[in-house]
This record gives sequence, structure tokens and C-alpha cells, in this order.
Amino acid sequence: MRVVAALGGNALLRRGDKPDARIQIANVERAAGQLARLARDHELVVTHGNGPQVGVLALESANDDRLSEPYPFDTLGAQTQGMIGYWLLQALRNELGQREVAALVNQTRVRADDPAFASPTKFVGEVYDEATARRLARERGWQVRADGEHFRRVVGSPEPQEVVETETVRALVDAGTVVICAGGGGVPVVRDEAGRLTGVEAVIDKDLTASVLARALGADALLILTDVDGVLTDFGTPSQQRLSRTTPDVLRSMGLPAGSMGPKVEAVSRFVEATGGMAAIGRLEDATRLLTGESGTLVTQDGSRHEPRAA
Ligand SMILES: Nc1ncnc2c1ncn2[C@@H]1O[C@H](COP(=O)(O)OP(=O)(O)O)[C@@H](O)[C@H]1O
Ligand SMILES: NC(=O)OP(=O)(O)O
Repeated sequence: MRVVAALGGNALLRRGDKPDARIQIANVERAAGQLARLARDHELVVTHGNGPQVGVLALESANDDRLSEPYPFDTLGAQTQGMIGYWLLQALRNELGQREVAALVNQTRVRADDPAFASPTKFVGEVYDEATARRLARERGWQVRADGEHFRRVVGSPEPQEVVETETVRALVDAGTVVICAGGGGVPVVRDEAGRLTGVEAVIDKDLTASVLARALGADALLILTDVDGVLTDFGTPSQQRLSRTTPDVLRSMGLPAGSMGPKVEAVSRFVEATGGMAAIGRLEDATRLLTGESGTLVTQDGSRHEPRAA
């Protein structure tokens, strides 16, 4: 099978952890162990989040007195692709031995008139208490929003239209290479009438980009690997329960939050509707079991178990 797996930013840097490289590398090594199990049996493309990491780099850049202005978010996004891509590349090579692995810096085209630029929803960086978040917003011109019981900075997150380097990714996967790409949803760019690309200030949702890429590559399965068991009904209450098998319609009717589970549900729904393939949301630790429906939330057109096409 051809599998596109999206690795959550929180799997690399857990809420409340210090963003030290050492801590993130240990998390990446754990993730690579699970991803390698997928790669041994399947063609694999890995995308990864960058919300916590791009926020750290943005803060560092804003605090650097030598700069006349902070680095823009497209440049910061490319930095996170290099950093996280390098960690994953090394960890996956260490797991997989002779198998070729590549990490790409890549661009994702968005629309310049996307309304998301005016209404930021994408959480970046660390969590703050409300008073600190509001002070930072005043001092630095940030927008902040509640993220569970904490507050975090938010930036615009336009819809991914296409991964600019899709054909490069396809050539590598066709050749048997494990490809790490579309990190942080891809570096956001717009294309002008002459066809030239320019970066824009945004952070794209990596789950939505993974869905766009999975469709373009003709993937059989899209896996969203995160820190919860799957999509939970009555989330956050004592009666919460995992949906084990479901459909795009049921997921969409749940009205899940824009900054977390909402884009995951939209990403899997679009993939399943467009391809008739299967998608799943669940824990990174359960990556291989998500494909068989033994763990997580399996999403198919009719909510039944999906028999993948033979390779
Ligand atoms: N109905 C729900 N079921 C499961 N998780 C939910 C639900 N609603 C919100 N969430 C939140 O979504 C989070 C996963 O989204 P996110 O933090 O963006 O993950 P990642 O960084 O792994 O991509 C969970 O940790 C959980 O707090
Ligand atoms: N860019 C992105 O979607 O990052 P997270 O997964 O960390 O939110």
C-alpha cells in the first residue's frame, strides 16, 4: 500500500515540555520506531507538524536585537522543515538501515485571497496563562486564543491548494524512498500571474496538506498520528468514547474544534470522499494497528472495514 502519515507537532514536543533539541530528538526517535514499522511493509510519505517549533523560532527571532524585523513565517516554516526533517531523516535511517530516506524542504501553494489570513486559528508556540498571553499580544501585536485551559498565539492558516513539489515526491516514492515532506503543512507560497512563487506569512495545517498530497499521489491510506486514541464523542467528559469506525458525514456533524481535531476530521473526510480509500486518526504508538482498524478511528465511505487494494 501507499501510505501518507501525518505526524502531530505535539508528538515531537509535548505540551509543557521544554523545546530543547535533546528532548525533541528523543521524541523523534520514538516516532521513527513506529514509522519504520509502517515503512517496512508499505510505501511511506511522512508529513509532520511544526506548531510548537515554529512558535519557538518566531519568539527567538522577535527577541534578536540584531534584526530590524523578525523572520517571516514562511522562512521560519522552512527552518522547521530543515530541523525536524533532519531529526526524522537521521532517526529513520538508523531504524531502516539500507532503505533510502529523503527529507525535502517544500512549498505549498495557497490563495492570496484566502479569508483565513484575516481570521487566525493556527496555534503556534508555547502555552501561557491568560494574563501573560494578553500582555504578549499587546506588546508584540500577536493574536491569542484559548487552547483548552491555556492560551496560545494564533496565526493565519490558509487552505493548502497543492504541494508545489508533488512530482518530486512521486518520483522518490515510486523509487522506493521513504519521503519526509510537507512539514508544517509546507512553506506557504502564492503564485502570481507570471507563475512566480512568493512566500506568505502563515502556517498551513499539516493534516490538510497531507490530505492534498495523499490525493495527488494516489495513496491508499491517510493516517493522522496524534496523542489521542482517536475521535472521541463527548470529548473531555467522563462519558467520552472512541469512535472506532465511522464516515465523513458523521465526523463532520460533530462540529470539532478548528485548532485541533477539526482539521484532522476534514483532512480524512476529504481524502475518503475523493478516493474511496481509507483514513484513520489515532495514536502514533498504534500506527500499524490503525491500518487494520484495531485501534483509533477508521474512516471509510460507508463506515465499514476497508479491504485495501493489493500492492
Ligand atoms: N472530539 C475529540 N476527540 C479527540 N481529541 C480531541 C477532540 N476534540 C479536541 N481534541 C483535541 O485534539 C488534540 C489533537 O489535536 P492537535 O493538538 O492539533 O494534535 P497534533 O499536534 O498531534 O496534530 C487532542 O490532544 C485533543 O486535546
Ligand atoms: N503546521 C501544523 O499543522 O503543525 P501542528 O501539527 O504542530 O499543529
